[in-house]
Amino acid sequence: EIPLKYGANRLGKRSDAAMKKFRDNRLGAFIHWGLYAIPGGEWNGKMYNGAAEWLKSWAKVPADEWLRLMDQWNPEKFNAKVWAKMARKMGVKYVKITTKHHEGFCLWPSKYSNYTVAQTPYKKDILGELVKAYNDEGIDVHFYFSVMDWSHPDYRYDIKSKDDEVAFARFLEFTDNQLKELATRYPTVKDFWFDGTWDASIKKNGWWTAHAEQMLKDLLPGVTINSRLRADDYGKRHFDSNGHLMGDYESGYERRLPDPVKDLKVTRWDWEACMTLPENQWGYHKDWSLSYVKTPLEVLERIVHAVSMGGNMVVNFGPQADGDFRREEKEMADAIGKWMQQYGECIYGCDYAGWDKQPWGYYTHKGKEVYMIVFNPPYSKHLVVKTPKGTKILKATVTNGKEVAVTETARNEYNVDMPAKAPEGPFVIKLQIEENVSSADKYRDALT
Ligand SMILES: C[C@@H]1N[C@@H](C(=O)NCc2ccccc2)[C@H](O)[C@@H]1O
Repeated sequence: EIPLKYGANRLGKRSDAAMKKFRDNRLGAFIHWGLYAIPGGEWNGKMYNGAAEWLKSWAKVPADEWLRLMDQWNPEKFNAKVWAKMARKMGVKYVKITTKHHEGFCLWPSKYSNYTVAQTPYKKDILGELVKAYNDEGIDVHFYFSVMDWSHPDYRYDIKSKDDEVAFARFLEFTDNQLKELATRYPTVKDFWFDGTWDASIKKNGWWTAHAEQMLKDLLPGVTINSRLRADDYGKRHFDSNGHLMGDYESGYERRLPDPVKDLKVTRWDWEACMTLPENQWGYHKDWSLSYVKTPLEVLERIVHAVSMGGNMVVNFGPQADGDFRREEKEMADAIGKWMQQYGECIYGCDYAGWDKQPWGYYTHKGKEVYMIVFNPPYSKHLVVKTPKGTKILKATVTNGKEVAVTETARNEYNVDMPAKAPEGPFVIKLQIEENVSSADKYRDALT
């Protein structure tokens, strides 16, 4: 292995209680809320179809002009308690909030910046209100933090001169100050999800990324940090030059998921995916007709797919400038919540089952049970299940407790019957299993 000063601090998954809670939570929500919600993808009468939170970039708006949007920041419909109730009804166990996105506007009254809620007509500490409201509903709060900051004169995309070096050193100190401020003002925060860390300037300062992780862990024992923050001695990101995951969980699955057959390597580490409802809108965009918007069923399948491969899924919401949510997002939260209410036991605290993927859907695993989440019921009315060597299925029950027949069809192969009255949408069959069963079987492999 290559000796590294700023590579992975640990091999393998974290096994402490805080990481177990992160993992067992499984389903989270993202909140992308900032000045970008005001223009909602439109600038000077022109609609841009790129990500709305990047509008400053698409429309080439100078920072001082963009930040004047602060004069209009006054979300009169904002009610943190209403947001927290919506999250609880959706069945999310944690919410990741954009404390500061690339634009540099802070949802908390940072004393290190003039671009914060304190300098807007709203004045109050939005982040503080949200942390309290979510925590009061038993929901963990995670902080999204963009290192890249378009409002700060010392930010650099690359380090090409001594001047760049001096300016960027000031910028990293500013960033440290904001991170310490967030960790001390909001000590119930459970995770920092770093973004905007892909530029050469960060890759050339791998030391700082290791320092930032350690600084937060010293301030908040148990806090989790995403892999996207980290760059090693050679600028390698997420995984160091020896191929070891840095940070506590892999965070590269943004608007994409690992293949359930070809990418089983991801089950070796913790990971968290995040997704948008349109093809690529995190912040509020006024025109969602510009790209395909996923249905609740398509969102649900992504949630189950992630958990079936030992990952978390974070579903994004981009609140309106007035502090209310658009109809599509309220309906999504409601639909997912209804399903989680009935079938959440196959998600919360569940992990990769290690069984061969079948066309009818996904497996998750918890304790002595394996869950079958059926998305594609077969014409045969039998769900084919292949168990690992030495594993037998003892019983199969649908969520309402009714048993369905299980017929052994070959060595480690079974037909699990579809319930007589197949539920309307995706449903769950719970399998009671027995492992490490050694029995001479009656099957004989063909001679070919
Ligand atoms: C979680 C997402 N990551 C941020 C991001 O910059 N992603 C890369 C990207 C680059 C260009 C256009 C859209 C997205 C997006 O703005 C979201 O915050």
